[in-house]
Amino acid sequence: MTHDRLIIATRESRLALWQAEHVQAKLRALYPQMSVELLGMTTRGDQILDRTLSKVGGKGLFVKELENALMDGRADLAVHSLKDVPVDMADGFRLSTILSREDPRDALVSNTYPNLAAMPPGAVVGTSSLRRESQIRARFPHLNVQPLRGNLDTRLAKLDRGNYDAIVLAAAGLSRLGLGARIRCLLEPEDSLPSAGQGALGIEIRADRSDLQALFAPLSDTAATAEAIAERAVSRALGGSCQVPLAAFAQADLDGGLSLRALVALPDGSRVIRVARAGRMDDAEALGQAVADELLAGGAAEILAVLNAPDAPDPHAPDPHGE
Ligand SMILES: NCc1[nH]cc(CCC(=O)O)c1CC(=O)O
Repeated sequence: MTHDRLIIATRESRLALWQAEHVQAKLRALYPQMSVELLGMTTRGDQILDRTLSKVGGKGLFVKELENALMDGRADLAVHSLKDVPVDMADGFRLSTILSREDPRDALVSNTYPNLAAMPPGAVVGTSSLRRESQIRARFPHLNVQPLRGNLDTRLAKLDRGNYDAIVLAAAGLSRLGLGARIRCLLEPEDSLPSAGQGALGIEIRADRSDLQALFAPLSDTAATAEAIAERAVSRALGGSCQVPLAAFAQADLDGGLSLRALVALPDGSRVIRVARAGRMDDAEALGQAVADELLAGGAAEILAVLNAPDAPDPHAPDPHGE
């Protein structure tokens, strides 16, 4: 099949537009004859910013409208921050391509403190990610972790207004928006193990568009793909709920090896179950599954049972934006 024209469906936040434009530029460079355009859309997730998104549909809310555009042919592909893509894709869709990964670490932004260790008892750290919250509480129990919502610019504005002493964000999002200078320090994986897919971009297509799969193949990054497969296998095996503090971080090496670290925690940081294992890039899914099994056997099953119980306390309305 030949392609004269490709349409990229995208949300209209600054981060989403940057990501779509990044893929647009790569496709234009690969296929100079082709017209590659963006179709900007507002999703339900963008509209409902003041309510508990996990209750009205979770991460899927941000992709539904884009998927409708793919389904009825208004667009050919959608570009996502991989960590926002649900581990189980909606029927009829698939991730075709995972692009090279930027810095996967979390970053501390503060107008006062150079790092978390320098913050005094009671200092306020903003994050709405249960994954970040539980790890900060475990390592720095004297800090006061408070919810923080909104897109990147909104969150930085709240910090600058003095509502927080520091906030934690993904380094990749900040650098994509030209805000890398605001990073005071990067959090090492020992202090804040990243979320599955953090820092990577994924292209979503309709499952029947194998023509596009082939067309995008040159954009695919082998290491990032293996890492994402392993990390997402952990999330999938553990239920992928955004009510559960869960981190999964894989690193491929040049010899085809793949190391994977993952953790499941209680939101208050009083329990953190950690597993690390090494495997092979070409067996990434199995490595993720093995790590998930080891987590479950090591105490994660109890944590999941507590957090997924029907009467579990809602920690503070976790925000898919928070990841
Ligand atoms: N839902 C928010 C979101 N989705 C992707 C990123 C950052 C970029 C990335 O991790 O790829 C962020 C912001 C954040 O977590 O601070």
